[in-house]
Amino acid sequence: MAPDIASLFGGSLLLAWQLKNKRVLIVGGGDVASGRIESVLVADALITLIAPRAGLHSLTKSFIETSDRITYYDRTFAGSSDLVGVDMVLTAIDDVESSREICNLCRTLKIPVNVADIPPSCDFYFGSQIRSGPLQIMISTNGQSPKLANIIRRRIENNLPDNVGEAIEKVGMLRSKLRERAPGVGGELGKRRMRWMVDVCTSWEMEELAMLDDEMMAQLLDDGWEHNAVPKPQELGAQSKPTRSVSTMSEKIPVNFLLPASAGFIAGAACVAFALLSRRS
Ligand SMILES: C[C@@]1(CC(=O)O)C2=NC(=C\c3[nH]c(c(CCC(=O)O)c3CC(=O)O)Cc3[nH]c(c(CC(=O)O)c3CCC(=O)O)/C=C3\N/C(=C\2)[C@@H](CCC(=O)O)[C@]3(C)CC(=O)O)/[C@H]1CCC(=O)O
Ligand SMILES: NC(=O)c1ccc[n+]([C@@H]2O[C@H](COP(=O)([O-])OP(=O)(O)OC[C@H]3O[C@@H](n4cnc5c(N)ncnc54)[C@H](O)[C@@H]3O)[C@@H](O)[C@H]2O)c1
Repeated sequence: MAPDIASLFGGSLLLAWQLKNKRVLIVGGGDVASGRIESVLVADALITLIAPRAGLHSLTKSFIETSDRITYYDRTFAGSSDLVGVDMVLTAIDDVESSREICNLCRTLKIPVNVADIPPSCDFYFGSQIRSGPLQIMISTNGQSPKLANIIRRRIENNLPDNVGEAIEKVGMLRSKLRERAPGVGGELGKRRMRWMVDVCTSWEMEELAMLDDEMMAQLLDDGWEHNAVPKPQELGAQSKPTRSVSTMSEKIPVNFLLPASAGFIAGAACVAFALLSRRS
């Protein structure tokens, strides 16, 4: 169906921004900054954090102590020298004038910036997040009602299948195995590969996809892909298994999903878990 072109205005571009090993500057160390750290760590970025130690939230302190991806400076923002080599800036400070100054510097230097709570100083907004393995859902009300975004998130969470993340992970593995077996980009083979993956995803239930293991994947490729067919899970000997659940940022997310397995992790994780439980909802 053709899009209703007249309705194409007033929104924002929704993307999954790849931040791996990019440099993100976070200014401020309070409650909001601790949420920003969590959001950026999960994307494997390198964080520079600038905030006086006296104002650090307990969760921010735990992140600094636990993650080797954070470089911390115990001071206030110093000006454009702090922006050298930075790919993205997030400010969460209780000083509106400084926030606006940082935003202006970023705009001059063309660095994307988010200033918590000052929409005109944001090149992008944060949203309410749901994560389950590779599944990432962001609820955005485009600045209209953050609290409603939070409420809608809970409703969506309650309606997701338990094993949705596992199903996506397994399909991702199957897709890579298929690409190893039938490599190349585009052409007739590419079209056949895509059609077969669509058939697998539409003819198997989510719970069935979540149960795929290495052996079943190999058999599915042998009996299915090689013969241009999609066998039923029962034909591959599928049996039901226990399932995993959905997590949200700042609430149920396992800390080892956010932080690299580095020295000092376990001690820090206990503090982080405590602070996560005590954060605002
Ligand atoms: C989603 C979430 C993500 C996050 O920040 O991580 C987020 N705000 C959250 C919570 C929240 N923020 C506020 C309240 C109080 C209740 C209320 O006002 O609703 C609550 C609710 C609470 O605390 O429970 C106050 C507030 N926020 C902004 C303003 C300024 C203004 O509107 O002008 C004011 C008023 C200040 C004042 O009145 O003085 C602005 C923004 N907040 C955004 C994101 C962006 C738009 C997102 C969207 O529209 O979807 C945007 C534009 C910029 C940005 O910050 O990126 C997170 C929920 C996460 C979760 O729980 O899942
Ligand atoms: N978007 C949202 O969801 C949301 C929700 C609540 C509050 N806010 C807003 O976000 C901002 C931060 O909120 P908070 O609760 O984290 O505040 P907070 O007071 O807990 O933390 C502020 C932090 O900024 C640091 N700081 C102040 N000036 C600084 C400077 N010049 N350089 C470096 N660090 C500096 C302080 O030391 C402290 O660590 C406030 O403006 C608040 O209104 C946003």
